[in-house]
Amino acid sequence: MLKLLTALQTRQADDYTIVNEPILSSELMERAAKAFIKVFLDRFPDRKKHILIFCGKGNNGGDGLVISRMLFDEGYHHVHTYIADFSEKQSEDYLLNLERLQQKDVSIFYINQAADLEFIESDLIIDALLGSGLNKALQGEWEKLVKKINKFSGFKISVDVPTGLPCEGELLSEAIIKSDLTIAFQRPKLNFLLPISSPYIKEWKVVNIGLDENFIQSTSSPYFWFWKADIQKYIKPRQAFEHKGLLGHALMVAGADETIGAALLCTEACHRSGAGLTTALIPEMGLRALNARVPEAMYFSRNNLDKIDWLKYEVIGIGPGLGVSEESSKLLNEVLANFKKPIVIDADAINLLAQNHQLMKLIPQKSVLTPHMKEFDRLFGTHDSWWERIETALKKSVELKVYIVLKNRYTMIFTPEGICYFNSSGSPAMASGGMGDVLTGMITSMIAQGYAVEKAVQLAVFSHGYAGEQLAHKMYVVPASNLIKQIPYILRELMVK
Ligand SMILES: NC(=O)C1=CN([C@@H]2O[C@H](COP(=O)(O)OP(=O)(O)OC[C@H]3O[C@@H](n4cnc5c(N)ncnc54)[C@H](O)[C@@H]3O)[C@@H](O)[C@H]2O)[C@@H](O)CC1
Ligand SMILES: [K+]
Repeated sequence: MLKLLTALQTRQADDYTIVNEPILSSELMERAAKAFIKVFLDRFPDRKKHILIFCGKGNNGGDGLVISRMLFDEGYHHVHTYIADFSEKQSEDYLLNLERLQQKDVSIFYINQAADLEFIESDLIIDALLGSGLNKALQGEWEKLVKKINKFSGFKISVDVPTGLPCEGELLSEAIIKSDLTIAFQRPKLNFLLPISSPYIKEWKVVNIGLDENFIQSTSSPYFWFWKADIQKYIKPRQAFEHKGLLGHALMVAGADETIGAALLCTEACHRSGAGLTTALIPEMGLRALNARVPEAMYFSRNNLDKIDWLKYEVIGIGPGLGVSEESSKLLNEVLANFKKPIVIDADAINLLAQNHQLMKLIPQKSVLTPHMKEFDRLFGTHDSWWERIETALKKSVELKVYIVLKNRYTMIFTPEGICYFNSSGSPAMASGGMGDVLTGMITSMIAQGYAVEKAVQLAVFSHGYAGEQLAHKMYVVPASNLIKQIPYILRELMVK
């Protein structure tokens, strides 16, 4: 798990590394620029490219000047370096690297006001104006310059963070460089992971600049990033003599007459993710479809609810396609009144909770709520921004002692311990109906199989996104049904590699 940091914490990690490695700050800058250049050379090997580099006079600008020098040394000789000369303030490492650059045969121009800058054709534009030192909205000449650069046609690459984008927290204004590629140092910035950054970040990449990882681990942050290697540490191979009775029995409570499809998707996903047994409590009219689509699943009739043995099940998944009718509401009430192990609560079950907040008290500890943004707001009230939503989710997951899976491009998992994990896998090609139903089935299945709830949620969320990512290499859009078919293969791949 990678701990994610705020801008202030990153600066502290910089300072700590400088003192304790020890390394001169100018050498750390050299190392950062080298890491940037490595990615650059890989992506843009053509030495004939025309490149503009825009630098500020702080350390982000210092990086830009080192990059300019390194590009020259690498044989890029169509590089023009521009310095935004809007204030007297300048950092020591900026100054040092300006002197070093002046010794090369590189053209350096000063911009005193944005209006002086004429439109220049170029292939690539490197943005090293401002980085993590941003402390207010861009105004005056800064704002004009950024808006002007955004109109330039070259491919824009931001150093560390697009100029004007705060590393975390709300946007300060819309005067932000719209970068095509951002190469960030050591960690992705928290805002890269939220939709607010989408007009400014098309693609990002992180490069290691050797900040002290032990120091980073010791800083206190609720935010983590998890990826393949983290999941692979705890995905369990099937054991000799293991049988379906040992791999959990999941009950899926889903579907209404018009939305039987959702019930089939979550039931099939649960089965294909490895639950020993899966029973579907769905409307009777869906029985034939269930038998045709998932013959391995069992059926329990809603008419026999009074005879159900709740103790038979390790976990219940409830909500996909359930509707918000009187009958659905009764079902949710029954489940909450009788089932004391974790429940995975999705879609209409969340909408029903939003209509009757009293029911929240009955949710068993370590249950999982899987809202998308709109369901989240229905349940916890409207929010004006993602940062407000994150604050609520951190609070509510602790208060209710549940996991909240807030679905997004980088799905967030909030835990009862007050942690927020960002999932790294996924693809925009997955944005289609039924994907959430599949995820609910997968989470339910992992809990049924005996994974601790936190691991079950991480495993399901990651492999769901990973399967989508793999299919997106071959498919324009990834339909939920195709993803379901992929699950056992993906789990196997994660297990062995
Ligand atoms: N030793 C370090 O701290 C390292 C820093 N690095 C680079 O340094 C950057 C951070 O550098 P700095 O802290 O010098 O800050 P920046 O270079 O981001 O900004 C420079 C200065 O601009 C001013 N400023 C902030 N917001 C402004 C606004 N809206 N309008 C006008 N002026 C504004 C502030 O006084 C700020 O210190 C990182 O993003 C990274 O690129 C890297 O070289 C790695 C090592
Ligand atoms: K920048």
